[in-house]
Amino acid sequence: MIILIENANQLITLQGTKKKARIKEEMSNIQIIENGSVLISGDRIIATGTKASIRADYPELVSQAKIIDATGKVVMPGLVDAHTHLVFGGTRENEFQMRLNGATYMDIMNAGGGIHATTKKTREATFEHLYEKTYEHLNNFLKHGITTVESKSGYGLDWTTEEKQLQVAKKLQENHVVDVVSTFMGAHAVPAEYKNNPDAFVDIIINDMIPRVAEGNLAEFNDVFCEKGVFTPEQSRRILLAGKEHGLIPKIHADEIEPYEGAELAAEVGAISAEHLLVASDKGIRDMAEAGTVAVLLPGTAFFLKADSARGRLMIDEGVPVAISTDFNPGSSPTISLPFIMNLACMNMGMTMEEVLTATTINAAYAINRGHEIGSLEASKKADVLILDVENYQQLQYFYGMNHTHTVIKNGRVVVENGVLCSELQNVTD
Ligand SMILES: N=CN[C@@H](CCC(=O)O)C(=O)O
Ligand SMILES: [Zn+2]
Repeated sequence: MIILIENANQLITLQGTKKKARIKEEMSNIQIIENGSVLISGDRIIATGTKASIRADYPELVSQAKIIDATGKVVMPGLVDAHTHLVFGGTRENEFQMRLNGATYMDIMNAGGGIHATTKKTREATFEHLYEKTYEHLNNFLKHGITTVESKSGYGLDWTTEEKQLQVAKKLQENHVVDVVSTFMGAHAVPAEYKNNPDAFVDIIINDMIPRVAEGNLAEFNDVFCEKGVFTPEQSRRILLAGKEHGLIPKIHADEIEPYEGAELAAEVGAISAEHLLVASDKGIRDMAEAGTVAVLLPGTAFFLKADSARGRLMIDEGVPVAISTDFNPGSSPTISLPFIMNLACMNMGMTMEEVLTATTINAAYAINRGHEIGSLEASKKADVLILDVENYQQLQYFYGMNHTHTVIKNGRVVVENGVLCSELQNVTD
């Protein structure tokens, strides 16, 4: 199938020659073409340019193409959500109510709620139930313009359930049009069974779970919640290095609630990304800049936990490549609306609208090792394209809390048209 998108008010390509996540001023350079066109053949982008240049350079392909008229609209790469806890049982609105009444996130977790509550529900849920629920979540992501989603396990904390979560993600990667990129996060919490002997649980992750994840090819990344009362920096280091030995790329939930030298650890172990970073130290930020670690910032979590956001402005100024994600999960950030999170990044972290676009496309793609494939509209990259019903990219942030998605093209196929999902995605299929 050949598709030609034409007449875009603004075509935001995010093209760049550097094969790395963008830093500093590079994050502002979003590369806008007015009256822009994108030519697609099969699942790949053939070219981007002005209407005149594409018609002149590719007359044959253009003559066979289905034309999508983007008059009055903005065209950009499909959004990339680089941090989610996608597969889970149950919901936790009761805890939201408790937090509104003054309880803290960690109080609830230490009393057996939080991650432990979702672990119980996820252990009880059947594979089919989790699959169907997650399929719906992916549809919802797609309707908001997100075409690639990272998915962390970590609501099993035993092998049977961790594997169930990873297998659900794997089956969805095969069956659902949204790309699902898998992260093993057995070290998400210390399960109640090991409360008095957390090191024994760390040993199980290292000696049993990580080898099985690698052997079954069930994940690309290995993540750990390095936080006071969860996993110490030393335990986190052991887990991340063990994963590395098995080919799993380190990621880390770092310095979310209390400073714990998580950013420093990320740089030390060569993590591809450190995530949250609400209370990351100055040194940790400098270390990440030097190591090229992507900061995956989650301003929706800060908003929902009523905490101060990460120092996104400072991180960019210091040379850290920044990505922005939803952290979709049933406790600290139950939203799939990456566009709303983008607005929070502008409002609460001092990021510019251009930086936020970079942070949710090309830099998010680099945070999950996909920068060569997605995140910008460039010849030979995947044809993951978003058409927004706004006149310019500033309106995407200005008209906040709304879904402006008009059309989504995923792998060269129109999957959302006029805001509506294509019919074959509307029923869960295997
Ligand atoms: N902080 C740790 N993990 C998740 C929350 C998980 C949950 O509360 O269920 C996060 O990234 O916010
Ligand atoms: Zn998380």
